[in-house]
Amino acid sequence: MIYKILVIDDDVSFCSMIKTFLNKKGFETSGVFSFLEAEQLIKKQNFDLVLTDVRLPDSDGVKILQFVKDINPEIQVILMTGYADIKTAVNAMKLGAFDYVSKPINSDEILHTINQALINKLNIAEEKSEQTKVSKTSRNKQLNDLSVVKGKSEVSLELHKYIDLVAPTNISVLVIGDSGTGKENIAFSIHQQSKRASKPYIAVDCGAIPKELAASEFFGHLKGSFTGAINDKIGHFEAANGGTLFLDEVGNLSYEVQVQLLRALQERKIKPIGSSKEIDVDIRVIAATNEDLQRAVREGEFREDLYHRLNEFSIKAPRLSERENDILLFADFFLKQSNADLEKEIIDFSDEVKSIFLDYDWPGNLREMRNVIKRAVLLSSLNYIQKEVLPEEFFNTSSLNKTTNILLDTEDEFKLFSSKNEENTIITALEKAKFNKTKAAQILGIDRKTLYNKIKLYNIEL
Ligand SMILES: Nc1ncnc2c1ncn2[C@@H]1O[C@H](COP(=O)(O)OP(=O)(O)OP(=O)(O)O)[C@@H](O)[C@H]1O
Repeated sequence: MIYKILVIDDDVSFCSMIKTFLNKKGFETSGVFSFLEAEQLIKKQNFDLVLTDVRLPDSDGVKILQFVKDINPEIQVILMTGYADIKTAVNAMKLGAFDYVSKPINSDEILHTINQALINKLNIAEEKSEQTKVSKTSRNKQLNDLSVVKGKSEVSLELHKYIDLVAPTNISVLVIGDSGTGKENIAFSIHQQSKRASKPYIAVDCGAIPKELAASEFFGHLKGSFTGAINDKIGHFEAANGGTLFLDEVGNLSYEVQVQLLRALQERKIKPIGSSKEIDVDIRVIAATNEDLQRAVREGEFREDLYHRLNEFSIKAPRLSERENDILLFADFFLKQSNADLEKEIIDFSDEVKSIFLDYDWPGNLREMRNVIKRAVLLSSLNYIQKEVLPEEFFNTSSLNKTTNILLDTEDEFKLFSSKNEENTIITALEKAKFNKTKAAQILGIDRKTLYNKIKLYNIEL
């Protein structure tokens, strides 16, 4: 679906610049320079969203808002405002504007706000009509399309370049990255941008499947084929037929299941347990891991042939700390998401909190940020998030402590560099992290490069 946006601004070159930018992002746009022109066009055409300057030569953004909402309350309105007009923009939000963005406009911010407004429109449409014409899958697809922050940092641009490149093909993709870096999101984006987008996307958490049930989960079974098989069951392969199968935490599959999976992928056929009939399956596989699969292959824990079958192309999900220029964009996204979830209206983060966010290491990546912000929104009684509602680990002076403390729930604390037994500490952390160096570095609260140097220094064998 192509969304239609009307841009209203009396600055002709600015108006045409915004239009060009939005056209490039896949929106259909019209542009006008006054209230009168806008009035005529809105009466004639259906727009999904109106992006208007607060000050117009013959009127203002609030009038536009009222006019738009009278015609169709579902149309979303975003105001563009200079510093002097923020008060008007805030008032407009009380009257039903979705949001406002400050001039000079930041392209990522405006895109993000537009996407959020369109999600809001979809939600309103769905609430209004039980028989909405948008099917569940295509709605989810649209929602996901809109609810992703792409980011502007170098690593993010590169990430999306790879996604765009590989998505239209049928190549198997292995997404590698630390926990919470957005691997599943990347997998779904690839599916969405592929020719299989209208077909099923089935996500399987390989770590959650017991070995004994794996064959039935992946390939299905017939009623009565084993004790407990009280009904016929369609397996994930059949459910994903024509579409994409996402294998999350693929490193957790047992060796036997790896063999079964490889066979199904090579032969493109499956046989449900208890059935004598083979079923042809056409699926694209995307797998994700936060483990060092190459090491697992070397140590004989993961089959090399399956590894190569899954890893026709690999994509690295960057850590949040590597995406410095995106940190505030993500924070803003999670703030809006939490506002919507918790029915709150927090406007922004205080400058102090923003700078704390920029300095923090984010060992739990996007998932940690989402949780921290949701908690902060819940606890906040003010319009701006203040540092008092952030968890303790944000205020430990050294980044070593920060990272260690946040892992305390699941990991033991390591007092690195404060004692003589540094080498042992590193070895224990590596063992705990199953020799995943990224994870070991996280446990230790140091970066990967430092860990590599220490490994070299102590001649630790891996
Ligand atoms: N580009 C993005 N824009 C907005 N939110 C995102 C983006 N990527 C991930 N998220 C959010 O961050 C959280 C973690 O993402 P996701 O589950 O994809 O990470 P993951 O790497 O698969 O995690 P794990 O390794 O634990 O399985 C989710 O709440 C997800 O919605």
